[in-house]
Amino acid sequence: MVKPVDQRKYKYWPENPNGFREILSEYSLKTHLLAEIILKKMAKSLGLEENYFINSAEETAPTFIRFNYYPPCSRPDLVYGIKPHTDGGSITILLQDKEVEGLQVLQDGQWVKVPIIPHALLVNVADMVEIMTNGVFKNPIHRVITNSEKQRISLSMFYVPEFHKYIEPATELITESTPRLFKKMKVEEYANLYFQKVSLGMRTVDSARV
Ligand SMILES: O=C(O)CCC(=O)C(=O)O
Ligand SMILES: [Fe+2]
Repeated sequence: MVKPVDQRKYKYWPENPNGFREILSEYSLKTHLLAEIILKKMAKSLGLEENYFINSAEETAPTFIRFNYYPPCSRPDLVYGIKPHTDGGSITILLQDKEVEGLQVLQDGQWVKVPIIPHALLVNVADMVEIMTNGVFKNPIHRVITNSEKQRISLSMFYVPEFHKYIEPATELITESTPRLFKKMKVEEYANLYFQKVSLGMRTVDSARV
């Protein structure tokens, strides 16, 4: 059984913590379904079988949801909200703060602000899709900067393949002109490597190259 939330610790939470939990599980379910719709379209756009990136219905792949809370920080010039990284799963669905910006994407060597579109969901390609598509879909490097006056909150849902599976570039995408870029790896092995590398500020996909 899930222990009820101690509201004294979370004075900013909605009055009804169960309602809050229900909203979160609904968000998790809906973004998971959305991720699957997008992943199916991505597979079809590459001429792959529709379910190429999808966990089978009988399997119970975990859905990873993370609340990111960035308190105001007096030295945004010195402190990141999240340092530059790529996401480790297949794709990420992100709900940004509807008022406070902070997310930036690295584009041609420049950090570009991601604009706020209230209530819009942002879809981010992550490492495992870059590997499975042999680099056709790229995982953007992104970071979050802090704000000296305002707090910021975001909610990330990471769609991740089952840990016991293996990922590798689809054979259909390996050709003479587009040779295999990544080796075959167990999802679990990749995930463990990801957490080691990301803490050192390194790109994990580089360790999966052939
Ligand atoms: O807070 C954000 O806007 C981005 C969060 C993020 O990059 C992540 O959770 O991996
Ligand atoms: Fe991220």
